[in-house]
Amino acid sequence: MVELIDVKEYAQQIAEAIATVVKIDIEIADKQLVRIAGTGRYHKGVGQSMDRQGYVYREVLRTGHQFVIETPGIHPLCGPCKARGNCSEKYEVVSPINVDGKAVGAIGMICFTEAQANLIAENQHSYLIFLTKMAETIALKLKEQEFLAGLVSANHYLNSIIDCLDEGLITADLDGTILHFNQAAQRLFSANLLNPSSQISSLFAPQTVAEIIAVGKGAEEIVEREVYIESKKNRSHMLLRALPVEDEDGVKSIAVILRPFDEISRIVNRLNLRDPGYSIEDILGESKCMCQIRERAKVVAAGKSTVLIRGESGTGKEMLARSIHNLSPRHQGMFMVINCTAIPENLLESELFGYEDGAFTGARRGGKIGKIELANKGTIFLDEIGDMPLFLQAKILRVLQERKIERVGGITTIPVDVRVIAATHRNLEEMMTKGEFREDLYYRINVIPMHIKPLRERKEDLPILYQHFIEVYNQQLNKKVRSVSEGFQRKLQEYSFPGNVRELQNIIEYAMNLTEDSALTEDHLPARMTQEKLEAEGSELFNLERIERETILRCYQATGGGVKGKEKAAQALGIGLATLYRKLARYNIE
Ligand SMILES: Nc1ncnc2c1ncn2[C@@H]1O[C@H](COP(=O)(O)OP(=O)(O)OP(=O)(O)O)[C@@H](O)[C@H]1O
Repeated sequence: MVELIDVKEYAQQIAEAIATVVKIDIEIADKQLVRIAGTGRYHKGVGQSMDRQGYVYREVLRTGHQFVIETPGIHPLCGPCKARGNCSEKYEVVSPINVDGKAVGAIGMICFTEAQANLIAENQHSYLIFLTKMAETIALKLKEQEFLAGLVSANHYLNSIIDCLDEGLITADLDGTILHFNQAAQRLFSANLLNPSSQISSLFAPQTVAEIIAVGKGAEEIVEREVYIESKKNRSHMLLRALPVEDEDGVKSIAVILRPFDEISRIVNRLNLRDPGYSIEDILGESKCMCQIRERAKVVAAGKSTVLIRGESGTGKEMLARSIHNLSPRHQGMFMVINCTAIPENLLESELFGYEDGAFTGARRGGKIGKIELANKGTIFLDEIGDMPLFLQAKILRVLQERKIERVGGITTIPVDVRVIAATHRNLEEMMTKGEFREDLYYRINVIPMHIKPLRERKEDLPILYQHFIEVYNQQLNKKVRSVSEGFQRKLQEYSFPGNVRELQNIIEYAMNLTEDSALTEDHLPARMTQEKLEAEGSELFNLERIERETILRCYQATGGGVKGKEKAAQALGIGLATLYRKLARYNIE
């Protein structure tokens, strides 16, 4: 709140102006009865308290109304005054200085001669109006001061907010002269480059500057442009955005926003909805294999070496890779999944390595950052690495060996700090012998091998897994399943789970959708699980016969036929000659 004392110079000027014109002394006091301004014999007392003599002022401040005192020193108001009966003042007119209906001070005309007193008395009305107007002028000044103080404080507040931002913010006029910048921007550049009258051309490369200036002239805003900012201390990798700033008369300046590249990667990672934030403890299973995997994951997470996870589809390879990343010191960085099968071969290279402006027809303006670069300081998960084309295998090998990448169409190498976790269900050793997988890459990625067994080879994990999925779907489907029947358990134990844990999860989801009570039974299982057994039984029976027929046929052909050949065959097969004849007849072998 602005006080009268804050405009004391102005109040003194007003007092002197009035006194010069009307030839009567003026005295102005604030609401604490401190003399703020004064002329003539009161000039000396400016700044002093009027507490012991300003009884008329006190009254005006109390009531908020004008007061005219024709008999100073005698009037009842002057009762407590030390000059009572002996007052040198002859006549006094005092007006309140009202701001928003409240008296914040008072201004008075004080006559010390009879002539002055008579003059005011005769023209009292005019003098009162004049004094009121002067009081209003001072009140207006106070309001203006208050408004300015509000602006200054709002400006200060906005600046503090802008300074809180991690993003560097620079504004420039349409010619590129810098108008304003925040502390984050200040930290990025050397002080001699960034100051209130410098040019943006001293901060960025000529092409970037031209594009920024164009934004002010109606060109499209720059959404994301990578820039490197060199200062004496370091080199910062930033993403630049430039947009026009409009006021009511149109675009008057340009705002340039600079965000740390690493920070963006981290945010993308945090917001990546696909990231379920797995921890090692989420990998369920009591089998020896799963216990060992959890223990091993905890140890390998701390390092930087490449991990190769083998296992059939749906065994939890990606889950394991995410858990290793989340447990590792690089968990703040990105976990970037690249499914080498899912991305078309011709796009895989640019997806992985990014490309420069104009690298190929249809390439996006400004180029594109590749996934490996985005995963800087994080982990890259190369899923189905066995499906990676040979020419890219060579490039990935270079990343692993040199920790550098080159964008498509680029000429410079960019250092990257990524940990690679690869996964495959394919037989890489066999692929190597056929020349489909590079031997050198194989040894580079197979530094820490981890193998997740198929679910059919660790059936002891079934109960904990299905209990877990029942809980998940109780929540998701709002069910209250508490138990599973013996038949249900038996069928799960008998089933071979070609789709592994993913398939188990689907089976439980299916059953949970079917059930209406608190237990799951074999009736809730998908048909394929009951059929599989029958088919398996049928084919087993058939297989035995088929195998027997084929074995006898091969042996019979090998021994040359005829009586002698049949004797040799019976001997080799470990059966009697008669039995052989019977079987030859049964299997219709001539
Ligand atoms: N041990 C486990 N504990 C809990 N859930 C698991 C486990 N293993 C796998 N899952 C679940 O099974 C599903 C498949 O897992 P994930 O995608 O990691 O398998 P994958 O081996 O990478 O499969 P693909 O090779 O087909 O990509 C996921 O929903 C995962 O949560």
